[in-house]
Amino acid sequence: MSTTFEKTPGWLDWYQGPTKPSLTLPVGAVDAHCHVFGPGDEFPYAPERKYTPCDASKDQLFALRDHLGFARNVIVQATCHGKDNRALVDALIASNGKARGVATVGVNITTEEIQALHDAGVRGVRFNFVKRLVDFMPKADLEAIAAKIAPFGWHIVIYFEAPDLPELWDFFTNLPTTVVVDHMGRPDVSKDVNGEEFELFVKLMREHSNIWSKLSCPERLSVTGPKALDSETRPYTDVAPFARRLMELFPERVLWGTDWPHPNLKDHMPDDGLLVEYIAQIAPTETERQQLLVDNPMRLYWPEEVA
Ligand SMILES: O=C(O)c1cc(C(=O)O)oc(=O)c1
Repeated sequence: MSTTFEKTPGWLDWYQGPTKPSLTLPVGAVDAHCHVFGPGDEFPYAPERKYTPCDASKDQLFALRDHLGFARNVIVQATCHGKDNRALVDALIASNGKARGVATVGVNITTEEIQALHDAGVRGVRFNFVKRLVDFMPKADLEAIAAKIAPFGWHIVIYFEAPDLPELWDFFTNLPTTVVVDHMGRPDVSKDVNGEEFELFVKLMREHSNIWSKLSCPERLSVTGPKALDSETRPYTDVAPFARRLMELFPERVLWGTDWPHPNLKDHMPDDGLLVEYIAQIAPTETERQQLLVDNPMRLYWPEEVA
């Protein structure tokens, strides 16, 4: 563990010894949203970070991948590393082609630097609009970044909270690439799945065929639980209808990821094995799981392998 950095008070470390899921994942399944943290001694956390995590190394991520039955990872740059993508790039290279990445970059990034990230396996950039995680970049800078990465065939991952969607709508819908929304745009799941708030998100996807969504993070969104702990077989039943609705409406534009090592959870740390069981609630058929876990992420991250 890092000696240089002290974790944010109240930090919850990732779950040790996750159960082996009883749900068998399709061959070639991709965990399309996970992170590495440091280790801080090797890859220091960014000075501008809003939290200091526990370490969560690439080897620990790869061990989890194998244990849960995934074949590949998409590693998303965590905000605690800012625009310093070294830990991400190190993990991508060490994965031997089994991981691709989403980076965070600044407006001054050069074509050569984008090419170097591409060669390491990066296929997208992340734009973050969650105030507790980042200081916002000006929209003009984000548009300039979008224009620079688009020729590489990259996509843009956006992270925001549902109340902010109306104000961000025009910006999102004018982006020139495929756009992937993190965690279903963070709906308030105590509201109606067919109500005004989530309807706006459904409209965003319905009207814009370049917009995809990750059906991830029930553990962040759940209000009622039950939690993925203590042998629970149907965790996060309040979140499932939201993910289920997107799976049914947009089967070719949804992704799923563990979100390991689950930054900033305050309430509980899920057993990742039980989190995998949750997939059966949102994608009950084998055909759906094939789309969610294999066909869709492969088309986005490993297109050269898709016939
Ligand atoms: O909700 C969060 O706290 C969170 C944070 C990060 C990050 O710090 O990158 O990534 C996520 O996917 C979710």
